[in-house]
Amino acid sequence: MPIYNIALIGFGGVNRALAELIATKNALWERDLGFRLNIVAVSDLYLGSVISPNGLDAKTLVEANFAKGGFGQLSGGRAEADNETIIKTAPADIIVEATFTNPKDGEPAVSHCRWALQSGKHVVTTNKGPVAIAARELKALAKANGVYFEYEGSVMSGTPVIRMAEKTLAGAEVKGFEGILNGTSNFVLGRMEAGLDFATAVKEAQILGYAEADPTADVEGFDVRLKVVILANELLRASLKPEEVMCKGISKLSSSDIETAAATNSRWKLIGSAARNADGTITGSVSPKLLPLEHPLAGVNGATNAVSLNTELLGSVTITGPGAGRVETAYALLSDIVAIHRAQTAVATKVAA
Ligand SMILES: NC(=O)C1=CN([C@@H]2O[C@H](COP(=O)(O)OP(=O)(O)OC[C@H]3O[C@@H](n4cnc5c(N)ncnc54)[C@H](OP(=O)(O)O)[C@@H]3O)[C@@H](O)[C@H]2O)C=CC1
Ligand SMILES: N[C@@H](CCO)C(=O)O
Repeated sequence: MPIYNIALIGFGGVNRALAELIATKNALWERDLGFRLNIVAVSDLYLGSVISPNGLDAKTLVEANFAKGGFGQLSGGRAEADNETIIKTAPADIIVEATFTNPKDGEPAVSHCRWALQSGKHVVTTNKGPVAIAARELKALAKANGVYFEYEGSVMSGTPVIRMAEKTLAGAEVKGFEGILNGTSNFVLGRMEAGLDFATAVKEAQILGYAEADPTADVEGFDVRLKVVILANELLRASLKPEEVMCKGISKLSSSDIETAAATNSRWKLIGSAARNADGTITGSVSPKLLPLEHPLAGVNGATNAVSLNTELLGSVTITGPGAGRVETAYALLSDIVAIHRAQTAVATKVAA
């Protein structure tokens, strides 16, 4: 039974939730999925870094209330983050990248992924930066090094939109999509409908673990823009760059805009979309839209996301589910590891046959 050694880069909401799952569910995964996970290293800007080739106790990592630099107290630990050393030298099979998403150039996460793949380690990530900005390079690096680069959680958290579209809908010919792709802004709009002011609603989204480290990315639409780029490039075979996608967020919507919408049986939603034009080019956009209540996306509430794929052979197919949340996003990482495990098992079976 395989045991995958993993190194966690970033130990905030998502990777901490993954450690919690490891602490409680390894026996279940061994039975149902055919593998266990073992954390051999962690590196985090606030807590520091630690390498333990035999494995760290996941429960201790989660429950010990480490202060700043606290990993320095552990055997093999240092008070400072040491991402490069850990990624390149820790005895990990898989690097789990969950540091902050940088919507401008994807760094430092692009470098984290590059170092890992060049060192022959698989990468699983929920970080949208490397996927939106450097997917082509990173996929090529993964291929050249015989490893996998997986990123289901980069769009719609643990809701399997990328794998569903690519695997289950293979051949259906996606021509475009439109959807609610940011949990924070959808949550904020709902709370404003309930009478809360914008700033308080954003604070709530931060407490619930939905918002980006800098929530400007959520409310100004930059997060959705990265997701539109990822989906367009994955599902429509586009080569979009973030700066090519028109982007407007929800920060200019006032309480009175929200009230006026309600009075006319409609609702504001932040919509990300992309479509193939008649000349074959692809256009993406992010913008708040006033939807009538009967519109299929108008009833999607809270941190839930939904995306309608416009396909040639099936017409419209809508996928809905959690779009943010710590455990929900940790599940995306697990689903990526399951995909790697299954791909490796299939290769091993073929070689043995
Ligand atoms: N939360 C969610 O619902 C979802 C999150 N994501 C993505 O997953 C990633 C992680 O999200 P989440 O856990 O919520 O974010 P958090 O901000 O809670 O955690 C990120 C952690 O990474 C640390 N960090 C930041 N930069 C570095 C660095 N250079 N080296 C080492 N550690 C670093 C941060 O430290 P410090 O706090 O000191 O800066 C923090 O502890 C983000 O890219 C996010 O966009 C994707 C889907 C859903
Ligand atoms: N901040 C993002 C996290 C998921 O990518 C959101 O609210 O949707």
